[in-house]
Amino acid sequence: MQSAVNYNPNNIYVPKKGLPVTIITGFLGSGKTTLLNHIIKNQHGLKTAVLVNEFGEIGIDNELIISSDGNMVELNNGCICCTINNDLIDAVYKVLERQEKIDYLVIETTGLADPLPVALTFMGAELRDFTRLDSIVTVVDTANYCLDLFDSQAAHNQIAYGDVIVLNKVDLVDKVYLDSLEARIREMKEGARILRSNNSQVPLPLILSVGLFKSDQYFDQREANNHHDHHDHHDHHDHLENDGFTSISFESDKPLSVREFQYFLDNLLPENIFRAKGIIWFDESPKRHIFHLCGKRFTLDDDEWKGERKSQLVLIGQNLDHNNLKKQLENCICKSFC
Ligand SMILES: Nc1nc2c(ncn2[C@@H]2O[C@H](COP(=O)(O)OP(=O)(O)OP(=O)(O)O)[C@@H](O)[C@H]2O)c(=O)[nH]1
Repeated sequence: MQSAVNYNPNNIYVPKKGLPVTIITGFLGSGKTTLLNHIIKNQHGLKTAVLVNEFGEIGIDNELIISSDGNMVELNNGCICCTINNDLIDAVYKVLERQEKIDYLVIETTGLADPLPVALTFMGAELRDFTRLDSIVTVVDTANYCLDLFDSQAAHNQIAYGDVIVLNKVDLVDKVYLDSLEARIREMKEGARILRSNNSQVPLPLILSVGLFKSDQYFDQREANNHHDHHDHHDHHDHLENDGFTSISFESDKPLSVREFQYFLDNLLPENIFRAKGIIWFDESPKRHIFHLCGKRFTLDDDEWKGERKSQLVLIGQNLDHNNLKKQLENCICKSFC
């Protein structure tokens, strides 16, 4: 396997130091899970382990990530945005300890996480001898690029620390806008490899095993972070949660009514919900429906049920009225099942 080996002068292939790791970051709904699925489908001949961190109590990504032989999905619902979070270290150890050899590790952070502490975790004493951070890939939703709006260090860092920046959803924007966005991003992150994509379909050799992560640029940051940790445990300093982002999880083993749900979307959904995703069982349909909302746009796709039918929905936004929204979603449950 080419990617994880070094060529030495004695003509012997020796493993490079550690498991190669790529971090996928990017704002809510930008196309990270779509990219992860693209990787899982197309990393032929490699055993790729996947760690996913989600914002929200119920893990919808669990349902959305394809899982095929040789790939492993480890869900970690804790917060990996903090350096001191041991869940990430434990999850990586679990991957390293697997009997079956894993060739590559891909980590998807939440859309609200600052990727820097995640990257720094791989340079800490626990992991640096066993892993090798290959690249940070940032997915940008070009149709909903609103960094100015969020005015957040975490959203800024997602771009600033991206070794590869994927301008995704090019089908939804015109070329002139795309060119201006690319110029802006280039200013924020000089020298980044910038790719454009539809449905995160980027050539994998341009994002994986690229060796673009340069650890020496981060040593100062690590020092700063270590210093910070000693003084202030569990301060999610640049965390977007601080900007009022919260999530609401809704789950039911009963079907929803299409009409009620449509009414909820058309009339009740507040402007400050930025992202929603879910698996929905509608009384009127034998299909499993996958719901996504990113910014103002929503999609509802058909799929087949494999396990038990159920409805699961996560709403993410700023300053949400949790009780009211939960009540409104309860009202969408098909009346004959109540
Ligand atoms: N039109 C269009 N939709 C896309 C594209 N890429 C992804 N999507 C859709 O955007 C929605 C969100 O995609 P995800 O891959 O779930 O985004 P994410 O970044 O993982 O989302 P979070 O984990 O919630 O932050 C889904 O409905 C995707 O099908 C694209 O290039 N064009």
